[in-house]
Amino acid sequence: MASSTQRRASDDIIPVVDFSGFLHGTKEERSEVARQIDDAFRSVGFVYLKGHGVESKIIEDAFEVSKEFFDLPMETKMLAPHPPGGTHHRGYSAPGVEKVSQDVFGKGEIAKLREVGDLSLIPDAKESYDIGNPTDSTQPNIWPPTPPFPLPTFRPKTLTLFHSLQDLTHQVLNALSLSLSLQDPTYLSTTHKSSLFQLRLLHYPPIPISDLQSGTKKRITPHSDFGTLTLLLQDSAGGLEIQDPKDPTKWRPAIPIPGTILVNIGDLMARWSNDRWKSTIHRVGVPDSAGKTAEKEGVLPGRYSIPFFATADPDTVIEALPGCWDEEKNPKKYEAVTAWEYVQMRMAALYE
Ligand SMILES: O=C(O)CCC(=O)C(=O)O
Ligand SMILES: [Fe+2]
Repeated sequence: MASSTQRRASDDIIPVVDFSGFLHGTKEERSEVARQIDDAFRSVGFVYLKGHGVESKIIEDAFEVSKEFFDLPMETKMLAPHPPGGTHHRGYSAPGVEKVSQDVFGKGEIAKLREVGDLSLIPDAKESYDIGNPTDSTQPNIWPPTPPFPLPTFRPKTLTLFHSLQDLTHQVLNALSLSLSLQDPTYLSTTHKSSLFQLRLLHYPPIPISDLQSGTKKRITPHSDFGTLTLLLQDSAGGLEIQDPKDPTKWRPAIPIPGTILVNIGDLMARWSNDRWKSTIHRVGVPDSAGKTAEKEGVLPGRYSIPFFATADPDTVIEALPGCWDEEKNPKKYEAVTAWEYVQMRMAALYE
């Protein structure tokens, strides 16, 4: 495992894998990289990819326009509002608008919040802007009208990143197909052919550390991701942590490592792999480094991140993949569902 000078050995549970060997290597090198990624997803559910092939300029440009966007006055950002409800995930959501979306909260807690009438009472101290594939007619993008929207490069720059991360997602899916020796080495990529993915610009505004430490506010509450794979770009602020699958009482920092993209397994892929690959709980809070500095009593600077959520095409049948089960020792744990049915099940559980 490669390591960075900023990483502490004891916390160092997310492997770094050089993906260039998969993109450009020999057959043997491709297999070896696929094996390393499989290994990381089996043990931790997360992996840092370096040598991922996404141009750094494309990433820098996206962070730049993201910052320019969130710096705009609220009324300008509200030119592209995220529609209410949970079915059309596009456009701008102001801080505190997004509701708790996880069953990690006990039913009792959710019920209590319902009594007071509003799940959004658990504040998430973040604002976001969601972008989908321009070919996705079920959830059309919501762009602010130009004029008066003052950022002409916002759309091209974010869409360029969308397409680069889309390509990388398909390559990671190919690596996973290879790791399972699937008969069709493009099988997983083919089940994502519509690329109904979601690029999310996230901004966590500056916040008093005491608010996070007392729990009155959260940057992002503990959750697992919903879909198949998530790719994550983060700035240098830090604060992302993952629950240690070997010791759930421990949170391990997923620090920003320059030049890498963090990739993790979502719930749908965990189910599809019969839990061979882990969908690991993660959260964003106070970075480790802040506890040791003068910032402790003060205000945590803002943070920007860009997750990219992948999911399978709605008609895909999600049933234990070959290589992830056997009749005797490791039977199928879950009944077959389509990706569409799975989303409906998750939604129903949320609103039951
Ligand atoms: O902002 C981050 O680093 C993580 C975001 C995340 O986990 C999510 O949006 O699902
Ligand atoms: Fe997440």
